[in-house]
Amino acid sequence: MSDILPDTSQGTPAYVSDYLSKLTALLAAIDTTQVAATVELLLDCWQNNRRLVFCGNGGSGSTSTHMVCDFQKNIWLDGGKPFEVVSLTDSPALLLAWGNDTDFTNVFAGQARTWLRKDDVLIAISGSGNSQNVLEAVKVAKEVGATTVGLCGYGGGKLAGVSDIALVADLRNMQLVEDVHMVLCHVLFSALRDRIKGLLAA
Ligand SMILES: O=C(CO)[C@@H](O)[C@H](O)[C@H](O)[C@H](O)COP(=O)(O)O
Repeated sequence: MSDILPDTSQGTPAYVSDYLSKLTALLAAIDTTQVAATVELLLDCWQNNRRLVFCGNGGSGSTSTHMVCDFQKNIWLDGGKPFEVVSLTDSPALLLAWGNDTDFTNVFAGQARTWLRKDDVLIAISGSGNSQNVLEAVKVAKEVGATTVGLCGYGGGKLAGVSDIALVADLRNMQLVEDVHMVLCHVLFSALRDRIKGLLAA
């Protein structure tokens, strides 16, 4: 055996199996009817030239940025018409200016007022479900008549209560909640992609 590779002869460490079994249980508990409803919403959004907007803090901010790559680029590469997908996390200058000139709770809401229109979709991601800047973005979405999907954890928090559709990873563990949200985003993207491919092939 190599000197640098770890000795795995003792089998899977308990911390690995414990983490993975919690992740599996969280995923199994997701309300799949709400996932399916979100896929239909996203298909309608793309078909009717609406915008899809993401926001979130920290790890959820990275998920938001990641999803712009998946939804915007891949649907175009598959031959679909452009899907206007943006993340409110992607301009550090704008985030800093909104925070500095007004208040940090406005960093997403300020931008949401620019991007969101009636019948657009906002996917708001918050592990705690209680980040005020995310909740303010949802408030703007409601004002303009956009539909909101909340990806929440920790019992859902306030975000679950104010979102049109709430997908909740119900555990007080930020890493596991963020993992579930990433999987859910990939499920949503993969399902949408398949639906669009089917339409393009018909
Ligand atoms: O724990 C992590 C990353 O795993 C942090 O980066 C986490 O995302 C940040 O604390 C966020 O500010 C949490 O905000 P939220 O998801 O509860 O809205």
